[in-house]
Formats: sequence, structure tokens, C-alpha cells
Amino acid sequence: MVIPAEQPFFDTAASSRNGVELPCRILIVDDDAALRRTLPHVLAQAGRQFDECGAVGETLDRLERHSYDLILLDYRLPDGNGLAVLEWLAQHHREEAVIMISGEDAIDAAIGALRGGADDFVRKPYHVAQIQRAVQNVLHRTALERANRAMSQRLRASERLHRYLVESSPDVIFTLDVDGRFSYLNPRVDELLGFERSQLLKRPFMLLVMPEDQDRIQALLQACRDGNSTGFNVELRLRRNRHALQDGESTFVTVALNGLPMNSRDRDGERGIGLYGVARDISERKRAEEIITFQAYHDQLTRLPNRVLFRDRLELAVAQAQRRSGTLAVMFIDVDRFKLVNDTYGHAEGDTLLRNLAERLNSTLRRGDTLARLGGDEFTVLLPDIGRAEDAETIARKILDALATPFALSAGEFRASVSVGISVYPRDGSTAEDLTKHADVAMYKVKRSGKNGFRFFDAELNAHHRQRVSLENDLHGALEREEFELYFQPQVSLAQRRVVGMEALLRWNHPLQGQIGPSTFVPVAEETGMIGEISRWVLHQACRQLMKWREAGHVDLRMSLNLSPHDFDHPDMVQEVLSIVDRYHIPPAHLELEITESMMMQDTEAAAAKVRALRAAGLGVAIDDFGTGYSSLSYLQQFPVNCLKIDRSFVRELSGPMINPIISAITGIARGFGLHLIAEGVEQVEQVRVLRSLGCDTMQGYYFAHPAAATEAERWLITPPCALA
Ligand SMILES: Nc1nc2c(ncn2[C@@H]2O[C@H](COP(=O)(O)O[C@H]3[C@@H](O)[C@H](n4cnc5c(=O)[nH]c(N)nc54)O[C@@H]3COP(=O)(O)O)[C@@H](O)[C@H]2O)c(=O)[nH]1
Repeated sequence: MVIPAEQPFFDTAASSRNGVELPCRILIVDDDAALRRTLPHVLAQAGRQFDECGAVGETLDRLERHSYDLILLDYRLPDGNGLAVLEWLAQHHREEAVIMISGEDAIDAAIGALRGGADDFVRKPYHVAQIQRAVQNVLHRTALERANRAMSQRLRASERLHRYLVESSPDVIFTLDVDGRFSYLNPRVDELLGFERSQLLKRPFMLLVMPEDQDRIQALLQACRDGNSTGFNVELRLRRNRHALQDGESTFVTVALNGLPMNSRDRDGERGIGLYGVARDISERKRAEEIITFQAYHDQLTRLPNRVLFRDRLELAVAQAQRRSGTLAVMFIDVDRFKLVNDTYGHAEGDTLLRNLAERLNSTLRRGDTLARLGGDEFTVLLPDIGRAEDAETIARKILDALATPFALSAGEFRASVSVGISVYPRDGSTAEDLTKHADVAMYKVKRSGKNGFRFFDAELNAHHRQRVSLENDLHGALEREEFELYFQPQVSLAQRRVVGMEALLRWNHPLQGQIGPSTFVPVAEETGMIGEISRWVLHQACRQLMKWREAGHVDLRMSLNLSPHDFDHPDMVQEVLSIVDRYHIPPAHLELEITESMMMQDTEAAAAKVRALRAAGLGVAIDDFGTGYSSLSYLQQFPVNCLKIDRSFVRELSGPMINPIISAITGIARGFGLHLIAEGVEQVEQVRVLRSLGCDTMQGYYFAHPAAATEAERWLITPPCALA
């Protein structure tokens, strides 16, 4: 730190340094050598040192080199008079005290000497005591003067130091008079607020305080004035000079103000004379705090409130609704098929979609509603003040409508949809936790029943949800505990009157609930990501079983098995299937994979590529439940399948007098495309007859056999089901 000062703060010429007394040096200037010898004896005292000179020239020579505390100066000297020495001392700003000693009678000599700067005048001849007293007095007086000078210097230095500290302080330092007007301000105020000191002096401090903080600060100042406060430390916003503001700059500065009342004490006691204040700029710290707080309570990607803030607001809204017996709604929103965007187009596109989606959703809400992102593709909405539960329905519809326009991603347009679950306070829960959980349960139900919609929570839903959660828990580890089993259902050829294929159907032998069908647990396995492992197990088991039957001589037998659409998301799916087929020495044409129409719909190109690769490797691919979805002929061109399975819903109708035109169309399509056709769900002889008349030869259904374990299924290979007899 460089302190601007023309003199050092502290006196370097003090008579004592560090408490050690310096010697007192006395110069005797006289042409009388005897006197020069005698005087030191006469004036001797501890600490005094004496030098002597006999002429003016010699004296000035010595003074050039040494300094003294006192000079005993004879008036008349061989080469001039003592006044010359006095003159020299004055010219050189010397501090030596001088006692002029002279034999002159004339008063003029004394006056001349004293005017010339001598401190005392002693006339010769003098008495010893006289010179001793004069020396003592002068030395005492000069010591006092010197001490006084040193003290003044120290005071000035100290004053300079303090002024420097205050004026160069990074904080605004000020004092207010009893009326709250500025009586002092350091220059920092100019830099910080853009006001010159002169603009503010004698003006009220409150002019600088932003309106929002005025009442609070006024009360604090008043308490100091009334003697009811020993000081305060507060945060407040100080107004900046608007004329000094650059574009976009904040109109205020946040400061931490430390205020201390100033008192003065006199005969009548103590009285307040104003306030001393130090205002520190904490804008940066506040900004940093705001950023940290924002990050703690907001989602980084969408800048929406996060789970913590949502919960906070919901708890508050519930408390308020309780007080005023109001109604509020919570929505749980999950983006349908979001994983597909991430997996197909990458995470950057996924992020863009989420950001745009957040904007769209927000645009459907009112001020006061809260849209939050819980993470991933999950959003929640708080509608803190709805008149009736049905109002939430209106908002849900607005949300679904808002998504009707596709989103523009760099890969192209994406039509996003969401599943929305709604819970309403107080009907569906009285705590933030229950309301959120129940909205989630309702959302889950929407997902399960086709997505892209909304639904309200109801208690029955909750029971289902609980069951589902317990199922999910039990499903974990079911593979390791060997709770799965494959059943087989024969596919028969009427022309050949024998079993030509077997469909592998998964069963879960639950330790408490008994056997559970795949319709119950496969969707859970799909949602939790366990399906991949389960499908791998099914593939191994089905191929192992086929290998055994082939080894037993049933070399023409085909095995068909069901894959989940999720299996097609796996990039190595084709290689994995081929390696398993290879491992069990199965000719690829003897394994048929059943895929659903919905899978073809989801990610047409990626899935089609996999189907093409499987077909190219010689495997069979069948479309299961054909006719129930949105299959179009263009899909059949894209997905080079070799087999269509007529869904049992069409087969069921064959027992009536009319033939559903769809079933005729399906048989026509199969013929036209040269595809193998299997009718599933055949339960009655009448259905067999009609199917046969339509040209369908291969059938599967309870009419022939229910799915059964491998040992029983093996018997049909030897003795075909009796319905064929
Ligand atoms: N991803 C996997 N999905 C699988 C697997 N195993 C089966 N599934 C799929 O689960 C759904 C239900 O299957 P399941 O309960 O096994 O029912 C099958 C048959 O039992 C039933 N069926 C057969 N014949 C008849 C009949 O005459 N009437 C009647 N009401 N039902 C009958 O149909 C189901 C076979 O259907 P499909 O697969 O369409 O041929 C079902 O969708 C299975 O696909 C698996 O390992 N992985």
C-alpha cells in the first residue's frame, strides 16, 4: 500500500528513541581558551557532551558536520561576531538552541542576538550559577519545544493516516447529522452510486434508500436518534444516480450497512449528534447467492422450478387451501416416447425437445400456477387455486392441444404427446406427498391405456398401483430365483394333420400368487427395463427346447416366440439372436420371431432395418395380432415379414353367420404377398371350417390344445392333439 504523504507519519528526530535518552550535545564557541576548558566542568552533568571552537569559521565548519542541542556562543570572535553564526543557523533551518555570551554593555548587542535567533543572552562576566541556570533553562525549554513539535507531527501524521484510510476505503463511509443528513461522505460514494459528494452533503440519507427498504431503515435510524439502539447491521438497496447509469445497469446497489449512533458528552451529559455509517457493496455476493439459490431450486435445462421448489410451493398451497377451504390440483406429466427421441436422435435433441416442451406447457398456464421439471421427461403442475376439479380438466385439455403442433428438431419434426395424471385437494389427498403420488398413479394409468391423454386419480386406481408396485418388486430377481417357465402351444397344419410349430409362451410361477400370465408382468418388465434380460432367457430356453426336440427326431418343427418392442431398441439385438440360434444349432428358418404392429409403428426405420437383417439371416418373422393395429400395406413392404397371425378377435367372430370382411382381406393380403398365415385363438370347430374355406391351413388355439409345459407339449409331437384326428 502506498500512502500519499509529503512527510513521514512519525517523527524521526525525537530526543529519545525506543525509550533510550540521547546525549545532550553542547558546543562552546569562545576565543578564550581558558574559558573553553573551564565551562565543561562548570556545566558538567550526566549525558552532556561538550565540543569547542574558537572562531566563526571553525564553528560553521563543525556545524556543517555535526548538530548540537545547545551552542554557547561568544559575541566577539577573532574572525567575526556570533551574529554570523546565528545567521548561518537561520539560513540552514537548524534547530540548535543558542545562548549568546557577550562582554558588550550595549543593550543593542542583546537585542540583536535575540532577534538573530538566540534563545538567551548572558553578559560577561557572569556568575557560574548564572550560566548554569541559563543553560538549564534553555535546554529544558528546547526539550519541551521539541517534544511538542514531535507530538504535533505525530498528530498530523495520524490525522493524515486516518483520512487516507477513510478516503481510500472500498466501503462508503459517512456520517449523518441529527436530522439524518449527510455531514461527511468519503469519495467511494461517487464510484459506487455515481453521485458526487457535493451533491449529497447536507441532503437526507433516505434519498438514497430504495422505496422498498425505506420504512425499515427509517425505523432503525429513528431508534438510534431516540437512544434506543446501539447500532444496526442491515442489508438494503441504495439508489444509483440514474444519470450515471449505463444501458442495462442495475438501478440500485445492495449494501450491508453498519450504522452506529454518534454521541457527544458535555457537562449536561451525553447527547446524540448523528450517525456513523459504513456501507459495503455486496451486490456481487448477492448475485452469487441468487445464482446458487436459483440452481438449488431450479432445473438447469429448462430453468423451471425443480422437485424441491415444487414441493415447497405445493406444501404452501395446501396450507393456504386448508385455511380458506379451497381446492387445488396437481398434475403429473410424462412425455410419451421420450426415450425414443433420446435414443434415436441423441441427447442434445432430447434436451431441445424438453426445453421447447417446457415453454409450450408454460404457455398454457396462468400466473401463479407452477410448472416444474422433476427430472428426465417428468413434469408437474400446481394449480393452486381452482374453483372445481373440472377446471383442472380444462387445463389438461389445453396442455394436450398445445402439443398438437409438432416440434421442430434438427432431425425433422417430432409430434410429442404427454400422459397427464391429475389429483385434486382435498378429494385425493391432504398432503403434498399424497397429491403428487396420486397424480403420478393417475398418469401411470394413462400410460398403460394408450398414452396421450389425461385422467383423474381415483381410489381404485391406487389399489392397482399398489399391486403393480409389489409386482415390480417381486419381478426383481425372479430370473435368478428361476421362477420363469416356458409353456408351449402347438400350431397345427390341417392338411398335414400334425403339429408343425410351437409357440413359446412365458409363465411366471410366483411363489405366493401362483402362475402369472405375461399380460400382467411383461408390461412391468418393459417399463422397468427388465424385459431385455427376460427376452434373452426366453430365447435361450426356446432354442434349447427346440434343439432337444430336434435331437428327438422332430427336425421339421418350427419354434415361434414373442419379442417385446423394447428388444428392438437394443443395438446388438440381431447379433444376439443369431448367436443364440447358432449356439443351439437351430437352422434359422426354424425360428420365428413374433413382432407386434405397435412395434412397427414406433420407430419404423430402425426396427425395419433389424427385421430385414433377421430375414436376411434366414429367420422367420411373423406379425402377431395382425389387423388389430394400424398395419398398412406400406409397412408390409418395409418390414419383409414371412408370416401373418390372424388375431383371435377376428377368429372369434367366425362362429357367427357373417364373415368379417377384415379376415377375408387378411387372407387376401397373405396370398398376395406370399406370406404364411396362422390363425390364432381357434376355439371351435366352426371357426376351423371357415378358416379352412378361406385358405388358412395353420391354426393355433384351445380347440387343439391349451399352452402347456414342455413335457406335455412333447406328447403332441408324437400323438397330435385329438382335434386333428
Ligand atoms: N414379450 C413377450 N411376450 C409374451 C411372451 N409370452 C407371451 N407373451 C405375450 O403375452 C400375451 C399373453 O400371452 P398368454 O397369456 O401366454 O396368452 C397366449 C395364449 O395363452 C392365448 N391363447 C392361445 N389360444 C387361445 C385361445 O384359443 N383362446 C384364447 N382366449 N386365448 C388363447 O393367446 C396368447 C398368445 O397370443 P399371441 O402371442 O398373440 O399368439 C400375448 O400377447 C403374448 O404374445 C414372451 O415370452 N415375451
